[in-house]
Amino acid sequence: MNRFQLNYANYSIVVNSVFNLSSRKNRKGGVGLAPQRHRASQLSAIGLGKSFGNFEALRSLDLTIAAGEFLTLLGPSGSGKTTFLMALAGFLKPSRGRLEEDGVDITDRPADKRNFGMVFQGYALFPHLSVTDNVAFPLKVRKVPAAEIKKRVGDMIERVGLSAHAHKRPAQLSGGQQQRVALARALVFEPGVLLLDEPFSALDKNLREGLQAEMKRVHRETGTTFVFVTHDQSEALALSDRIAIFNHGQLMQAAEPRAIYTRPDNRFVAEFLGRINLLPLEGCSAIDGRATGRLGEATLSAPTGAAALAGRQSLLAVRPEHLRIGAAGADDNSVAGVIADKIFNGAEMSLQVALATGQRLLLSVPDNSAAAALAVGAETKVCWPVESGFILHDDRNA
Ligand SMILES: Nc1ncnc2c1ncn2[C@@H]1O[C@H](COP(=O)(O)OP(=O)(O)OP(=O)(O)O)[C@@H](O)[C@H]1O
Repeated sequence: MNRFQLNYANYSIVVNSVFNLSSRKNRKGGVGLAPQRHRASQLSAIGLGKSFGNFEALRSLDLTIAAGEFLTLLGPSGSGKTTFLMALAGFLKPSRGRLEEDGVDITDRPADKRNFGMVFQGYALFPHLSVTDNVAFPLKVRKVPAAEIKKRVGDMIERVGLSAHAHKRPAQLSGGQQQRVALARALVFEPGVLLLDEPFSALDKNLREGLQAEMKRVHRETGTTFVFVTHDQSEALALSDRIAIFNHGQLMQAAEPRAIYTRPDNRFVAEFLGRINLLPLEGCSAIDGRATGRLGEATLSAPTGAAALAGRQSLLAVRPEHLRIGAAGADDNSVAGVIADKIFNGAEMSLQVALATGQRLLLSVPDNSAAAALAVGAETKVCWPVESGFILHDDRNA
């Protein structure tokens, strides 16, 4: 975020852009009490790309963000999340492709003409203004009548749980409270879209969790389209309607949290989100939506899903929580191995089981289970329901 971090020299420019000062008046038709739900925009990126010299920070990206959706951008450092967000905001001009808001081309519309709110990490509040005056700022410069400002600011401050602190200045607030002020200030003018770039990354875990819940509630209440950048997988899984996973400037998959976790499209997504076992299958063939192949002595199956078997190495993917120690049931896969390692994680025990073929399987089992009591070196069988696995291709070098 450093490149975009704000300083006072360019602050007024950014403030103008962020608060959309020169744009339309209240889209709801002006004066009146603030509605609970805001008007939300749909955004579409069509073949959107951004290069810095020869470096492609964003490769032709196609993604539609539905009106009112909570979309999270997740990916490793340098994968293009902030670049995409800044292109949405209008702070970066795309090198290729276009952007549409509700079907209208906004690719060349400057940031200050887009009706988007923004919350950044360390996004400076006006230090000399109270919470109330900070939140009122975007409405004052839009010349919203004083009575309406009072009502809307009061509502928004209450919505973020800061009524008792309304008179304080930013320096008298905690980091979490300051971010709530930033959230209130970015939403008070009812933007069609709210863009958030790692707003909680400087905060400790407990504060983060409190703010996540708060943000989710504010999203539900306002109905605004949220586009949220984070590094934090659990934050992404907990908050999002959909998660878009980036790698090397490419959109790897965009799907609901459960779908992206249980049925990732590719190896990158499978390994990036949570922990996963990947077993190479030999002589793989598919019948009736089920692939079957060999791993050493064992014959293993999994639903093929969308994966076609032709060509590349097929991998059987299965999450650690689906594996168990013991005898196989009727529709289970089973492999033999030796307990190689045990790690106590609090609520659960992580076991590593070494297979004769050289792979290691990772399992998580309840700490009070018989499996958790097995000694390192013990021979055992690991099994899992065929339906809990899935097939991926080895696309690591693709
Ligand atoms: N102005 C610029 N000039 C040159 N390269 C840039 C510029 N802005 C971004 N990049 C490069 O583009 C790539 C994507 O950067 P971006 O900030 O979008 O990644 P990110 O996914 O947001 O990373 P992080 O999670 O670390 O913030 C990086 O390799 C970065 O170095």
